Amino acid sequence: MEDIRRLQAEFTDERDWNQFHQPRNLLLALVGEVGEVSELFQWRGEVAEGLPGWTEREREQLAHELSDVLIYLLELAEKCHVDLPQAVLRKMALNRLKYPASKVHGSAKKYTEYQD
Ligand SMILES: Nc1ccn([C@H]2C[C@H](O)[C@@H](COP(=O)(O)OP(=O)(O)OP(=O)(O)O)O2)c(=O)n1
Repeated sequence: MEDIRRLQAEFTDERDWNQFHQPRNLLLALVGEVGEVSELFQWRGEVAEGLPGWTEREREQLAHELSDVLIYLLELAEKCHVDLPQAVLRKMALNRLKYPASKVHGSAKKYTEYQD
């Protein structure tokens, strides 16, 4: 994650693009790229793991769009002064507490639907 963040910082510095990369713009760019990922899935119905039937070109396009999402996400976090690698670990620990395996095994219900 840190390597990707650093490479994108170099990319924007080299082009004097930090002037355009404020948090709101990065968020809009991120959402736009999520839209491009969605476009690849739209009208296909359910898609199984591994994307059976997808061409190599479609798979490569998906890899590109997912990469764009990650690049903008990491830069957005940086410009918001969020240490994303650390934050993700903290959040995953919280998720484990919120969804104990013994309690939720095999169920996709949201935590608010579980009564003690
Ligand atoms: N102002 C910009 C423009 C681009 N990029 C970088 C980050 C993304 O990884 C990628 C996005 O490029 P495009 O906006 O050209 O989007 P796509 O690559 O998805 O092209 P297209 O929209 O034609 O599919 O380039 C960036 O950091 N800042």
